[in-house]
Amino acid sequence: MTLLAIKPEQLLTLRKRADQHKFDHGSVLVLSGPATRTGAARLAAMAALRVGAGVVTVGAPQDALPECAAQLTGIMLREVSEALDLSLILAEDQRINAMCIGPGFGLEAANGATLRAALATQRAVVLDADALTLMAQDRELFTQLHEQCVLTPHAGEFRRLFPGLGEDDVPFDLNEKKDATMRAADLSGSVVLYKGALTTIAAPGCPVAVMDTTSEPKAAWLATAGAGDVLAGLIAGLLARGNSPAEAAELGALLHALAAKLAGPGLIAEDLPKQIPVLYRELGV
Ligand SMILES: NC(=O)C1=CN([C@@H]2O[C@H](COP(=O)(O)OP(=O)(O)OC[C@H]3O[C@@H](n4cnc5c(N)ncnc54)[C@H](O)[C@@H]3O)[C@@H](O)[C@H]2O)[C@@H](O)CC1
Ligand SMILES: Nc1ncnc2c1ncn2[C@@H]1O[C@H](COP(=O)(O)OP(=O)(O)O)[C@@H](O)[C@H]1O
Repeated sequence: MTLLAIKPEQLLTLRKRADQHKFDHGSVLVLSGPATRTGAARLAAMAALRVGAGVVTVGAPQDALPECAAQLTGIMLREVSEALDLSLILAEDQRINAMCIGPGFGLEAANGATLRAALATQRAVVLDADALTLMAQDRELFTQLHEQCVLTPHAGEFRRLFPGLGEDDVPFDLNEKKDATMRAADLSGSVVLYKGALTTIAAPGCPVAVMDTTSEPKAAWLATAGAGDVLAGLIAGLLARGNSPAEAAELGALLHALAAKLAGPGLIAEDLPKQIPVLYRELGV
């Protein structure tokens, strides 16, 4: 496994000091989809909490609140049924400094409006899964992206969001993927993390970072439903903790791959957040 150029000092920033309280570690809001589709958001929220965000809240539509309440304990819950609910929460709680939108979110027009409201605040946000598909369907929404956004497409989402840049077929070599990622970052004005066994990360105008897990068979167990939702949550948690979008994406990709390596064969998405404490001990955090 080739690691990204993460400096040891960056890992030390993950420590929590005795003079800090929970809000010093940031507050994440993860938006969920409707009842029966809350799992992806809950996975992301758990990852954000495990990576060390001080407070994590799931915002869910009214019909999904009982399901979320039955599953969440350390994670808080608010109703977000429409764009106005989100705007009110974000206006009232300035401590929310990172969001995660997309996992299991939904593709209705109302979801697009909620996404637009989130982008309008210019706060840090990880955009994954359905948020990427919504932007592929509505190019005006795409134009609302800004430098505090981190986009985390898999190959299918990348192709839809950046037509002409993504891989049409395998083989797609690393240089092509790096070039496509760089161009996607420039086009969107955001950090782009293009997922896969070779994950490439670019910020506008910056060199591309590569997370190569092709020589680590255990990382291939990341090919499981929900692994990407966990990555989105890790990055949101790292944003909340004060990392820049590019740092959060790189650090998130590293912790995600190392957690997969620790969990090993048999890994399912739920296992990944549980590996974070083990990993932090190993890394001396
Ligand atoms: N536990 C859960 O509740 C889970 C919910 N999920 C949610 O399910 C919804 C659909 O997400 P999906 O990603 O399954 O579907 P998508 O709607 O993104 O479609 C996947 C399509 O993209 C193509 N594709 C090409 N390259 C791909 C790649 N590298 N990985 C995956 N697909 C690729 C596939 O052929 C497929 O047709 C999202 O809201 C997502 O967040 C998934 O994240 C899985 C786990
Ligand atoms: N063969 C593989 N080797 C290493 N990592 C992989 C492999 N397949 C998938 N991954 C990683 O697993 C995650 C899958 O995310 P994604 O495709 O969004 O799935 P989901 O939507 O089910 O969460 C990504 O971080 C991706 O880089």
